[in-house]
Amino acid sequence: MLTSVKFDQTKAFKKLKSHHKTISKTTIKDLFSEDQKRFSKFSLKFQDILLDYSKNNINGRTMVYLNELAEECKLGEAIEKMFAGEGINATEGRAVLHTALRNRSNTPVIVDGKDVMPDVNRVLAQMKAFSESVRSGEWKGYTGKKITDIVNIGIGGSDLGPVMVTESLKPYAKKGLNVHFVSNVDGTHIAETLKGLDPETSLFMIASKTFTTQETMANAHSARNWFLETAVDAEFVKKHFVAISTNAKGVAEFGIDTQNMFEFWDWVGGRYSLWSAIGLSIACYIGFANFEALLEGAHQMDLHFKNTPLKRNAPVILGLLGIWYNNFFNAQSHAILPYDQYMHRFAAYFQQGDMESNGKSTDRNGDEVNYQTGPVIWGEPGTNGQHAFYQLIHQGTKLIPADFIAPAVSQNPIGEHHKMLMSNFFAQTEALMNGKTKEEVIAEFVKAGKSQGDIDFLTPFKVFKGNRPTNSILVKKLNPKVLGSLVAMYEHKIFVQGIIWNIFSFDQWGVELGKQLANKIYPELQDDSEVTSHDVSTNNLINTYKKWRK
Ligand SMILES: O=P(O)(O)OC[C@H]1O[C@@H](O)[C@@H](O)[C@@H](O)[C@@H]1O
Repeated sequence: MLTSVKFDQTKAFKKLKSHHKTISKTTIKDLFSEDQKRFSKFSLKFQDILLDYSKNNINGRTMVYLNELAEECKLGEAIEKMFAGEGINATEGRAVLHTALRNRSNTPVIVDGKDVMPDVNRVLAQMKAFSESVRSGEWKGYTGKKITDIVNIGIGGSDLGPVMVTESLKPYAKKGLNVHFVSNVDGTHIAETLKGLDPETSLFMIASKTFTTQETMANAHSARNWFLETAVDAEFVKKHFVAISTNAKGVAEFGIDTQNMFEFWDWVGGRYSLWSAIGLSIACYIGFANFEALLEGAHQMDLHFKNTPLKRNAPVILGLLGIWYNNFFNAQSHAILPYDQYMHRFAAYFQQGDMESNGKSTDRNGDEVNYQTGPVIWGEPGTNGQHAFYQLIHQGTKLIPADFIAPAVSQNPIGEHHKMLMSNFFAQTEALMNGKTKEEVIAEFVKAGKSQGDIDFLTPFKVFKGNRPTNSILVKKLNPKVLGSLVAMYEHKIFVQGIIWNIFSFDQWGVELGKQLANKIYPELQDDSEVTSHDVSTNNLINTYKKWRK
């Protein structure tokens, strides 16, 4: 069991509250001029990752108090409990062991008296053999052709991880083997995906922890119908459908050979499952050795998280900084801004990872919290974001702490592109911190020969207050190992915050209500009779839909 500590009643919380008043009177820019050693104090290198968190509204004292907060909230103890396989996901009665999936040291991890590592290694070996046979062409479709297209059918945690990783690591993909992802129950998703595919050379991976999720089951059945339109014989389903699930019974009922079922376990949360068999599409696409490198990178970050003192611990620092803005500066959201086109789904991935984990308002005692918990996570790759929403980050009324992520080495070193991209990456955090003063604006106008009238009118609009906090995460190159470390770093950041906010980060009861109501409404949509069982708004929406669909 995790120790429950009332976050807002800790001594450190009170210290941070009054410290916030002091630090609010200064700016990040001033903090830099006061302390020449700021970069070395507030940055750290982890292998090929440089985390620079010096452009934040913090000084040495802030970090001391934040660390005291972590200690008072028993973060160290919680980290140990997670790695040790204790049932810290108490509301579901489960351990939280995505770290065991990438435990490359292979040290025993005991759950309910049993070491889980032999099972983890068995499934990894199965994934290796399967991915190698698909990639080599040894695995044949029902007409003897090799597989050219993999379609992963899953949603939420059974979709977003493989989507994000296969996109991020596209340069490592095998030529001639494509991956597709179908998640939405909107028939358009499967229809558009199937349009370009040949049933003889397509392999469907039905990825669902529960194997009951409505969207996934609907898409899986439609895919099977499409396949059988050509293949006819249901026996051939075995050669073109595999399953990734914890539900062997459901898989067999669907007609998938349980030989081709890749197992995982209830101690793997959906949004932490890309390291499990859910990563099968990744292993096929980038090859098993690269998948292992991804696991290795995550494992290295796990070891760092587990063994490094809190004040030099990257996920802990990121988590604490997030709390600093969320609970003391009242920031409502956090932006993740990768300057790497391949990482275009990274923010979307952590939208689920973070918001499904920490979007909670009941603390671990069952009491309603009276402080803010998880922020809204959002973001798009730079430089596209710059031409869209950065205006608001620079000059809007909301404080938006942001992580800027970029690789030093481009996978596509064409002409001057990467230097241009990187100049934007560096410029943005500098601009967000420094802003532009009235004096600077006027000086620029004068130099450009503007009239006094124009200067008087335009100056207020051109001033940037600055003092916008950012983290810069510079990586050497976005390879599988580095990506593994990055993802694990963010996962652990979420853990840190959940512990300190005293909430349960590994359940997701909030997604249930909508599912339940949809299941109630679905039968009501079967005929054209008028619906009266809901509130007037819902009744009218349903009845108009019924009228219009005719
Ligand atoms: O993998 P399955 O069981 O299909 O679940 C898919 C997704 O369902 C949602 O409702 C959430 O609970 C997610 O965390 C989960 O990843």
